[in-house]
Amino acid sequence: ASLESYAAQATAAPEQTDAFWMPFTANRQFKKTPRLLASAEGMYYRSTDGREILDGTGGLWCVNAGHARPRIVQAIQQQAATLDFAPTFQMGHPLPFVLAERLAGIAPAGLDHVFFTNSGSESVDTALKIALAYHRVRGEGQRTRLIGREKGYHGVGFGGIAVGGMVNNRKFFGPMLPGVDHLRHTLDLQRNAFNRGLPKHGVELAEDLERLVQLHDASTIAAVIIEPISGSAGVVLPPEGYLKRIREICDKHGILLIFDEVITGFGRVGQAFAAQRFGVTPDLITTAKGLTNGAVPMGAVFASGKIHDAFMHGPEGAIELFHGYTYSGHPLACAAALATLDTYAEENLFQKAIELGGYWEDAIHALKGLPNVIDIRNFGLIGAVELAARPDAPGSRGYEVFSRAFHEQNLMVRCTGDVIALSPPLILNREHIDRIFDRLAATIRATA
Ligand SMILES: Cc1ncc(COP(=O)(O)O)c(CNc2cccc(C(=O)O)c2)c1O
Repeated sequence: ASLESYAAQATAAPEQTDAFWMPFTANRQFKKTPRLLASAEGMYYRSTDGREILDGTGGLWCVNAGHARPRIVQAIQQQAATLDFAPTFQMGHPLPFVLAERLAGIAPAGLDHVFFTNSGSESVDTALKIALAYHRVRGEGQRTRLIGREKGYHGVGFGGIAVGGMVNNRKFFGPMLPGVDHLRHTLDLQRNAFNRGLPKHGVELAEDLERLVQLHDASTIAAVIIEPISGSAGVVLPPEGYLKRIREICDKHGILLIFDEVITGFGRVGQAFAAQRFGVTPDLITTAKGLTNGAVPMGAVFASGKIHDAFMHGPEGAIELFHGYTYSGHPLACAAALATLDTYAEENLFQKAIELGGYWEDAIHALKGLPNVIDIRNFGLIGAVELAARPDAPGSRGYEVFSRAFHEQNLMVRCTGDVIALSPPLILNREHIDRIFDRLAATIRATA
């Protein structure tokens, strides 16, 4: 029989099974008002009920080049038919070597080595393990403490939730990793509400790191992990000077700095990485999402020569790092990533957040004064509109705007609590920006 697409084989209302346990979803509520996407192209999804949905979130912060780009599609198709899978444990195939070189070429200076994973969570766990092992191979194995931040999101691995700071991602899962501390977050609606771009207030919060050093002694601290801009907690921006100060304190005490750029990487803030936009170079960068335009799962950890070379000693026959995944450097993911990087380069998409950042800023801040809007935050092509929580049901207003936007305004946004977050594909133009915010404003007005 002709290979009818599996999607075409789906029964009506496929979501009505309990077989698929949906991630980070209110499964029962979803089944009552399902939201199913059938196809996608460019800036738009098409829902299974035939509506054209404007994608205000790049899927989940990952489709930076827009949907179904031919070069990426063809790369995946050809690769699947040529070399579907090959191991990279004591075996290899050319693509991860080619891709790692390409990635080193766009990374901040010195971050020349790439370890491949399959997701942001795996990239975070990989970076944390590399940091711990780095100190051990250098004879400072007593540096075992990891430091994260309140409101930090570093995926859902045990390492990521231990350094993370989102209570619901932690409280269900027991004691997690020992020896983890947290800096205060930098969200400040009192002093920075409706601020355009980076907040003016809060640089002093970086001194929390110095306090933790005084408490634990630098000799026990391995690394600090920070999202230059955190998306998942509702878009928390770094106050001016904050990242630079964190870097200074890390340097002073020999603590490794990890930037978690799963969201900010690959053009989201107007450069390949936020590290370059903010002029602060970490020792490790974790990435995923935009690396393959979301088309095939892949993550990558960028490591400095100092870190990589610290492992490359001892007998040549010894495995230097006992870590890795079956799919590290997977052929399809590599092909998708190479085609994605070509697309970013050919269309100069990393510049877009610079070119359109001002227009985007004016457009999102025009929502000030709408009912229940208590803050608006933006940087690059990231945006957040914070809504006042309903006293009896925090998060319900945000969910209602998210749901109504999809069902009534044909607009896809993200909601995290009562924050509406936006991170559109970088191929958008001014007309798309107008459409996003016209539809969002109408939704907010229609939501009590
Ligand atoms: C900074 C950061 N680190 C790690 C992860 C985990 O990546 P994986 O999911 O690929 O394991 C993320 C992912 N961030 C993420 C994922 C899904 C939804 C949202 C949202 O804010 O709505 C954010 C992230 O934003």
